[in-house]
Amino acid sequence: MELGVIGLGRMGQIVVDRTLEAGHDVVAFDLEPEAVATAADAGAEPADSVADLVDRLGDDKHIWLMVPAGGAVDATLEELEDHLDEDDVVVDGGNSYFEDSVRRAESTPAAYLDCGTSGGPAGAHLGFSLMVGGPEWAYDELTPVFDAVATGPDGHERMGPAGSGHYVKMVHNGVEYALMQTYGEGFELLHEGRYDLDLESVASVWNNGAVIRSWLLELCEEAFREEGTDLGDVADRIEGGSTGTWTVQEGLEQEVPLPLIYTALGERFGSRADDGRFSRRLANRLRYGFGRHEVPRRE
Ligand SMILES: NC(=O)C1=CN([C@@H]2O[C@H](COP(=O)(O)OP(=O)(O)OC[C@H]3O[C@@H](n4cnc5c(N)ncnc54)[C@H](O)[C@@H]3O)[C@@H](O)[C@H]2O)C=CC1
Ligand SMILES: O=C(CO)[C@H](O)[C@H](O)COP(=O)(O)O
Repeated sequence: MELGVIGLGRMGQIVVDRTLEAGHDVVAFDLEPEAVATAADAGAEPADSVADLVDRLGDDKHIWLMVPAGGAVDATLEELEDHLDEDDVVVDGGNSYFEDSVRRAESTPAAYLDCGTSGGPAGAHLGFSLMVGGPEWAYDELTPVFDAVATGPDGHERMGPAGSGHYVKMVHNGVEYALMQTYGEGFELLHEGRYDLDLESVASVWNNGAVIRSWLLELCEEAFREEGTDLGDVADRIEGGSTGTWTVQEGLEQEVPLPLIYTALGERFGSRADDGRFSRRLANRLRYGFGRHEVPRRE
């Protein structure tokens, strides 16, 4: 199969690498020439514009967008519009708002798959978990690519119609916020509490058979190992927040109470006003662990 990939940052380059490794062909474009050169080094055919990428793809084009959510997706779709027809398939693998995906599915001439992607750059070697919304025939057609980018055939699933993939990913991120918050609170109590504990050891022993073992807890262990049990100079400031905000808004709209996710979101906003909370400093460092997001450091 031949795949066009637009957006070759932390996540897009992994889509390129895994698709190539599975024996498919890739044509790659990014606004940054250096990113295109990296993809070309990995074996992709480089393109110097969206139009050039489309020209290099054959009939029945398959194109994966991995650009930042929002304006970049609309701008790319606008450039693609005149080159697409109903036999083509566009996948948006970014963290787009699900209602934007419904709108885009209606206005894009090609079949449109909204694909929630979880696993982050740190999970590249395992493959991602992919939550896909959109027409069934397009999902079936792209299955060889999903098999390659995901952990394998079990790592992707069609959730339902347009928007459902990004809807499920939005809720996933809300859960992610709450889990980070609760690990943060537990470790904050251990850090401030009665015993002089080595938190890397605590995380390690919990990761070996405990009820609360998880990948996020492994990333806690990594954070304590790399930053020290007091998290060194990791700042009390958590960036991000859009996907959690959408989750809370949807909870309000559906009248489904989400007190933990709301609190975790509130902690993020609160972290930007003052300095000193241990739980927020851990969440800050964990976002590097799974997403390779920049870690704001204390002065
Ligand atoms: N980093 C993470 O842990 C995860 C990120 N995502 C989502 O995946 C998407 C990409 O994220 P990252 O790779 O982390 O971002 P990134 O910032 O590392 O890469 C984005 C790339 O897109 C390129 N780009 C921007 N606008 C473009 C345009 N109009 N045309 C072509 N290229 C363009 C940039 O030059 C950059 O190379 C985002 O929607 C993000 O929310 C999803 C799951 C996990
Ligand atoms: O989707 C992700 C992980 O699953 C990305 O890392 C995302 O950036 C996390 O959300 P936020 O930026 O709001 O922390």
